[in-house]
Amino acid sequence: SGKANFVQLNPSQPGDLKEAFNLTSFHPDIKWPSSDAVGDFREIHTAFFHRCKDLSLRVLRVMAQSLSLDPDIFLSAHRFIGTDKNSTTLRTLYYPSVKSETAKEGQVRCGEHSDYGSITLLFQGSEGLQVCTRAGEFISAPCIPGTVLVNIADLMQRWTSDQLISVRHRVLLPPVGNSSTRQSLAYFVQPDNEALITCCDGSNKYPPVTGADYLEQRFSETYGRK
Ligand SMILES: O=C(O)CCC(=O)C(=O)O
Ligand SMILES: [Fe+2]
Repeated sequence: SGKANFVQLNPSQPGDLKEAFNLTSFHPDIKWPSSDAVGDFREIHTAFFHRCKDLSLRVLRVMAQSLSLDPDIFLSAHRFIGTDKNSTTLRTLYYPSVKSETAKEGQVRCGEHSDYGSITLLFQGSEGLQVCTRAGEFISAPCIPGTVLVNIADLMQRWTSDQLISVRHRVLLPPVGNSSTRQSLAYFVQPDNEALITCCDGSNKYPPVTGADYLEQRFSETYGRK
């Protein structure tokens, strides 16, 4: 369903300074913004969701090939993107301009976290994203016009028995006196709800888990709800 909300990705910190519209599959009850307010929002959003789906499937195939695995190993667990059997989500993000005097201690635009699913496609309109290196240092991810940033997410790390490592990332506030806003689009690719994710090297380093159970576990840790 679609919902607008204010959430924080690092619950130990004050709320993130952001607005988001989340679109997870296509139910009749999605609360779309009225078309008077934002013209073709629904049509554009829906078309973009499907283009992201196509791109994700291409990326997942190449990733399997790069690990010398069956090219369909990840694809076969992403058959239902865009239906209620899959929780892949398109998040449209707007980070308003910040008055540093009113920001709380420790407040950021997007708290440090890693994404939960298999991969995330990130489209960004400006600089601001920072990613954590293996050495534990945050560095700025460049914003290159016309490109898509692909993040490895936690379930992919688990699936590949830590061969691929999910990336911790965050968005800090702009420097004092800088009133810029930020827009980004994140497409969180999730395996199908019923897909059983088992370490693809047969090691059983992590016990098998379904896409839905894993996501539920992570949501309850982050937002304290089921
Ligand atoms: O706005 C961004 O670039 C990052 C958003 C993000 O990481 C998230 O919502 O999970
Ligand atoms: Fe993220």
